[in-house]
Amino acid sequence: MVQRLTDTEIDAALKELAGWRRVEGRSAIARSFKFADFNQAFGFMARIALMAEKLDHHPEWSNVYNRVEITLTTHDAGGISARDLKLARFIDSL
Ligand SMILES: C[C@H](O)[C@H](O)[C@H]1CNC2=NC(N)=NC(=O)C2=N1
Repeated sequence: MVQRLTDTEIDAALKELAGWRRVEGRSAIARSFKFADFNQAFGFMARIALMAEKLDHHPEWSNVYNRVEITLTTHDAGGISARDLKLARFIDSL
């Protein structure tokens, strides 16, 4: 069973995950992305989708044209876990 991280651990991790923020009122992190067009945005999502399947860890997300909103949390842990940080780091590497 994956462990949820403590507030201190999350705050420390967010210092190196620039652009990610904690979601008000729930234990999750989120980041907004904006691309040149839909093609760029959807290509980005496709790459994340392949990694999400590999990790068995899936984002909550939405897309409107060139914008992608991503929220990460670990349902199995009832909060933010190391899996969310791993996926966030992968997303930032794209
Ligand atoms: C049954 C399945 O392995 C689980 O539901 C996985 C799938 N993807 C998941 N994704 C996320 N973000 N959190 C989870 O707890 C989670 N659990």
